[in-house]
Amino acid sequence: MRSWPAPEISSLPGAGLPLRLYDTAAGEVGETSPDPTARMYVCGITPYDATHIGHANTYLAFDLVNRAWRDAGHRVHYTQNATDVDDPLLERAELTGVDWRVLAEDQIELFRTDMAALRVLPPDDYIGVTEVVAQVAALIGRLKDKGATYEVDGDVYFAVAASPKFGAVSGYSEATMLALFAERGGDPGRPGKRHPLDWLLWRAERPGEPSWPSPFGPGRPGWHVECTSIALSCLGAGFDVSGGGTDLIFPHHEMGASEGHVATGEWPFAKAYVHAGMVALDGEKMSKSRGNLVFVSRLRAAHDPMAIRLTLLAHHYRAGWEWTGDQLTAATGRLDRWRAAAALPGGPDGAAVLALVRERMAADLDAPGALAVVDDWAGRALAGDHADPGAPALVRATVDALLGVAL
Ligand SMILES: Nc1ncnc2c1ncn2[C@@H]1O[C@H](COS(=O)(=O)NC(=O)[C@@H](N)CS)[C@@H](O)[C@H]1O
Ligand SMILES: [Zn+2]
Repeated sequence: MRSWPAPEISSLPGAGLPLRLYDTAAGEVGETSPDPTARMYVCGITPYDATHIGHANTYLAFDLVNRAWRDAGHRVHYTQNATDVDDPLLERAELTGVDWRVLAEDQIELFRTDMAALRVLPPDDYIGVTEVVAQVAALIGRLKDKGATYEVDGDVYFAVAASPKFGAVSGYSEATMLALFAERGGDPGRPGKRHPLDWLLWRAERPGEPSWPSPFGPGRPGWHVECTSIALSCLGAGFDVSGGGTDLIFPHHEMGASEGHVATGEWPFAKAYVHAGMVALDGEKMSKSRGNLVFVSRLRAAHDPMAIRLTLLAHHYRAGWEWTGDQLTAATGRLDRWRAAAALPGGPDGAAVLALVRERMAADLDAPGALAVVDDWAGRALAGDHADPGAPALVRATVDALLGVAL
């Protein structure tokens, strides 16, 4: 699938510091040490109810990773999927009387438009599951050849007992796993399974459901294996970052890592598992199932997308937080102040701003800290400190390249 147009990235003098990120599997911040081309897989949307602020918060986090790696001198190979066939999508299509393919296409186009407006750098590979079903089936075949699968009434399951590393990503207890698995699309109680945590790799065709041919009969892929297959085919095992919101830690990223490990024999599947915090509204996680959604496209009708971006940047990417309209008002004020300061004939030392913003972003993406650095510079510039005539241009370039905000 087509991704979206890439925004320009201002060039900056010098280079950024090695990026440090919190790795869920390690339970601590560690230094990413990518090759000259860093490799990142970020789970894409299930295309309905796009693009809500929760989605945007997560994709912005990995946009900051992308920008920090580029500033540190790396190229970035960025892969993202779209789960354009899956139970919740089919249910929504049924509910709204829209053909599921049309719903997916419309929502993916809205997502592209929102991402471009927020100046999120596009992935190099933007792949819909329906484009790669045969490839996914081939991966399931590899898992079958390794003896890691079995069938229940025609559906193909991954046997959790076949994965020596299961649990290494989340570190959750079995009780937590069982609860989250049931909540997030799993079927722990299905009769005929060997273990409650065994998960679906291939769902045999049901009447009225889309299906594709496969060596195990007509049907469609399970959720986790689609991402494993696309990450392996585009990036290869041992890629640098597997990204998503914290609700993907388990079962999605845990089970995907087990599939990748058993299929390739290599560990880790991803060197770091990086997760963005949940955005809430009225005390509840913003989610499709709850319907408490604030949409980027609606906000864009009345607000500068850069103010929306700054609202998100004001929170640390790992912090869960609550969306309130006054935050957007505050961000609009910040954007106006930054733009006024960047339009002045000079300001306080610009090189210091670049160095401090680089240091903040390399420290597990401390965007709030970076915003404070620019706030301080803008405040002093607007108060009449115009010592460095080159500062406004350098600050503008810094804010663009590292924070993605166009002044
Ligand atoms: N309220 C929220 N706050 C932060 N991130 C969220 C929120 N809701 C969803 N996300 C993140 O947005 C991304 C897309 O979510 S999604 O549309 O439900 N799609 C999926 O999770 C799958 N298609 C991944 S393969 C995921 O990384 C998810 O963790
Ligand atoms: Zn995924």
